Amino acid sequence: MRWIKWIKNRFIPSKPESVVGLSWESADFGGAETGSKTVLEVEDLSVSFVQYEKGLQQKQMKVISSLDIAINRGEILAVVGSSGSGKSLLAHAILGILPENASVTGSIKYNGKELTLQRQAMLRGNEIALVPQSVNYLDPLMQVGAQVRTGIKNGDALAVQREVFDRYQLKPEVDRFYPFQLSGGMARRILISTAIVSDAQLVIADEPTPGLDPEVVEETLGYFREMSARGCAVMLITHDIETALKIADKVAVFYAGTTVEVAPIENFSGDGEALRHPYSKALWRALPQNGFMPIPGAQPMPNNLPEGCLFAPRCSMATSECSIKQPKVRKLRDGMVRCGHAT
Ligand SMILES: Nc1ncnc2c1ncn2[C@@H]1O[C@H](COP(=O)(O)OP(=O)(O)OP(=O)(O)O)[C@@H](O)[C@H]1O
Ligand code: NI
Repeated sequence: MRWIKWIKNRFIPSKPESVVGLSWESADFGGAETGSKTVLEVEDLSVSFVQYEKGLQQKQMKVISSLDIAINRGEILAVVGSSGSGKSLLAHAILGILPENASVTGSIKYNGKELTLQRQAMLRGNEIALVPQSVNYLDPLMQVGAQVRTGIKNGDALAVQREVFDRYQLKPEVDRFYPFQLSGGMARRILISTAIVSDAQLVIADEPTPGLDPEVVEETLGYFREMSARGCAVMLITHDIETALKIADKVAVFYAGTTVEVAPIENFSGDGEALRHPYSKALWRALPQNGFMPIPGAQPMPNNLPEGCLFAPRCSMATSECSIKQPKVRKLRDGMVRCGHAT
C-alpha cells in the first residue's frame, strides 16, 4: 500500500513491544515529556445533563456513570457498545467539547496531568485529534484544503495536505471545495485526513469508516495502525466488533454509559468463554457468525437507569445483591470487569 509507505516515512516507527497489551496500572505517570507510557487515563467519569422539567424544576440526567479506561503509548483501544452507550460523549468529554448544560465529575488525565478546560483547549487539534462522528464538524465557511492545513505544524503544509488528499483520491480541485460541495464519503475522508496529518499523541476516531468503500476502510485502518506504530495512542470508537478486532490491542465494552469490560482482542474468540462480563459475551454471541443468539431486553435509557448493576435486569447470572449497588471495576486476569459474578 503506497500510502502506508508514505506515512512510515513521515513518522518514526517506535512502537515498543512492552507497551502493547493491557495495562490497568497507572502508576507510571509524568507524560510523554517525561517518558510515561499511559497517555490517557479516565477514572470514575460521570457526565450528567441538566434538564428542566415543568416550571423551573431541574433534573440531572446521568448519561455516563463511573466510566474507566486507559490507553498507553502505541496502543489502539477500541470502544464498542450499542447506540446511546456513551461512546461519543466520552470523546467529547476528553476533548472538552460537551454542551454547556453538561456537568462532569471524575478524572481525565492526559500524560499524567489532569485535563482542565484550559489544557483541553490548548491540546485540542494539536496533541489530541478528534475524527468526529458527524461530518457537520467541518467548518462550513472554510475551504476543506485550508481546514486540513491548519493542523499541519511541520514542513510544507500544502504539500503534506495534497499528498494525503491524493492518497484518498481527492483531486486538486477538492482543496477549494466548501463542505456543502462534498459527498458524505469525501467529507469523511477529509475528516480522517485532519487526524492523519496532525502530530497528535492521542487520536480519537469516532465511527470513522461508515459509508466508505471496503478498500478505503482498509486503508484508513492501516493509517491508524501506523499512527500507533509511531507511538500515538488511538481510541477507535465503533459499533462493529469485527473492525475493532482487525486493528485494536484491546477492546472496552460500553453499556448504558459505563465500561463493563476491557479485554485483550484474543479473548474475542470461540464462544466468548474467555470474556469476563455477561454483556460482552452476549454481544459476541449475537454476531451472525457466532450463532446469532441475541439476549432479550434493551439497554436502559439514561432517564430510567436501574438501581445497582445496569445490566442486571437482562443478566442470567443476576442475584438480589446485583440490584442494590453498581459493582466496582476490578482487574480480572489480563483485563478488567464490572461484575461481581465474573470469574
Ligand atoms: N446534549 C445532550 N443532552 C441530553 N442527552 C444527551 C445529549 N447528548 C447525548 N445525550 C444522550 O447521552 C447518551 C449517550 O450518547 P452518545 O452520543 O455518547 O452515544 P453513542 O454511544 O455515541 O451512540 P451512537 O453509537 O449512536 O453514536 C444517549 O442516550 C444520548 O441520547
Ligand atoms: Ni456516537
